[in-house]
Amino acid sequence: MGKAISKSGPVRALGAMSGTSLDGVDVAVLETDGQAIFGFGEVGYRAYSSEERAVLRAALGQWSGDAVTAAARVVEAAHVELMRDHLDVDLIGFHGQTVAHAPRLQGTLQVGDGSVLAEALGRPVVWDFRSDDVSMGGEGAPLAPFFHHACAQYIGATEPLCFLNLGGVGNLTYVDPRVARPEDAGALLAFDTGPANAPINDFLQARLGLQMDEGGKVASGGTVEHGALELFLAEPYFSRMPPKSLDRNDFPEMIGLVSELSDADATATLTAMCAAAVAQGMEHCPEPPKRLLVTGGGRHNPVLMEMLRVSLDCPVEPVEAVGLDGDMLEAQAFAYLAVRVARGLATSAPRTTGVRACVGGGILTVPDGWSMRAG
Ligand SMILES: Nc1ncnc2c1ncn2[C@@H]1O[C@H](COP(=O)(O)OP(=O)(O)OP(=O)(O)O)[C@@H](O)[C@H]1O
Ligand SMILES: CC(=O)N[C@H]1[C@@H]2OC[C@@H](O2)[C@@H](O)[C@@H]1O[C@H](C)C(=O)O
Repeated sequence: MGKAISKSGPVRALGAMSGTSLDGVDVAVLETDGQAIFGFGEVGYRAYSSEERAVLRAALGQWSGDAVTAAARVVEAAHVELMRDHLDVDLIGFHGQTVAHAPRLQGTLQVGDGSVLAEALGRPVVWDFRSDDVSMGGEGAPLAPFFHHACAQYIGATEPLCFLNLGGVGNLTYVDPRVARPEDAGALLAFDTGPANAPINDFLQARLGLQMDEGGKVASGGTVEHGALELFLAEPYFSRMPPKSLDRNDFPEMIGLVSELSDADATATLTAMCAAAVAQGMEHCPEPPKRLLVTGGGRHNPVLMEMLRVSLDCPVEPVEAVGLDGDMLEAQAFAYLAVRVARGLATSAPRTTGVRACVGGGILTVPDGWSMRAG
């Protein structure tokens, strides 16, 4: 008899995220029934080599063709290599790598074929999480908010709070934990705040050959150029009502705004742009949140964290303050969402992506010998 995916009770899912900063693949195990979090399991990371990263970068902004195919093969191979060591699970949630995102125009594209993973790893795989949401009028992003709601319940929050992810792009989730289910009115509001680490990385790569502003060292020696900051904040995106989402390279003129500045001043200004976009976004919260919990690589940048603290009225802390793992929250989110998709539960709602009605987005590919257990 083949193996079966159960339809109720907690299962172990392995989530995987390859984020917009193109640094590598994160995987994390989560125990969940698709609603509550029952526990967190092992985590893993595999960096992309510089050759692999160049292949991914070459595909950015493209919807088809050889560059996209080559990127997909890199993504699949990296995931299979990493996931082979983490297979004590019932199900896999595979986000893939976003190479293009224009939900109102061509759609959204995450490369990497989940059926390749299902075949190679012998586990059911949920993938292509964003397309259904886009076809139902949504932004296709952000998708972590339903998981943020579960995290708020898990940590016992009783008042509204925000989660802020500072990856290549920034995204904010307002959670009211007093509303029991994430799909119910008032539970969530979510959107991308603006560019976060991607422009800092891209600028420092071009100017100094650095991959990032480690510890905020470059920015800490600089002064923010307020004229450039104001020009940036005049972008119509910031006054648009949420939900709304961004592609990694949606603000190409940002680097131009700082190109005449010194390395330190330019980095400080790009860092301030990220923080100011968050502060502007926070004004959309339906109620002032009690705290802002920061996840993603940007929480390791003390200059960015301090800029957020001075511009916001609530405490700003890394998610570690409540016992969560800020390097793995997105991978855990896709483990959580995979279980929801496999069980027919929604993964986005009108107030998280702008989708017309709650939708559970994703493809479930079941390898040979597996089936769904009824009930
Ligand atoms: N010690 C550090 N100091 C400063 N910045 C850091 C540090 N560690 C990570 N970062 C920044 O965080 C980035 C990685 O963040 P993260 O892994 O959350 O991004 P991602 O998941 O790829 O992006 P996204 O969430 O947009 O998909 C790095 O590229 C770097 O810019
Ligand atoms: C299209 C896409 O891949 N968007 C990512 C990106 O990275 C951060 C931000 O922009 C967020 O909207 C999203 O990722 C997270 C995991 C999300 O969907 O919640």
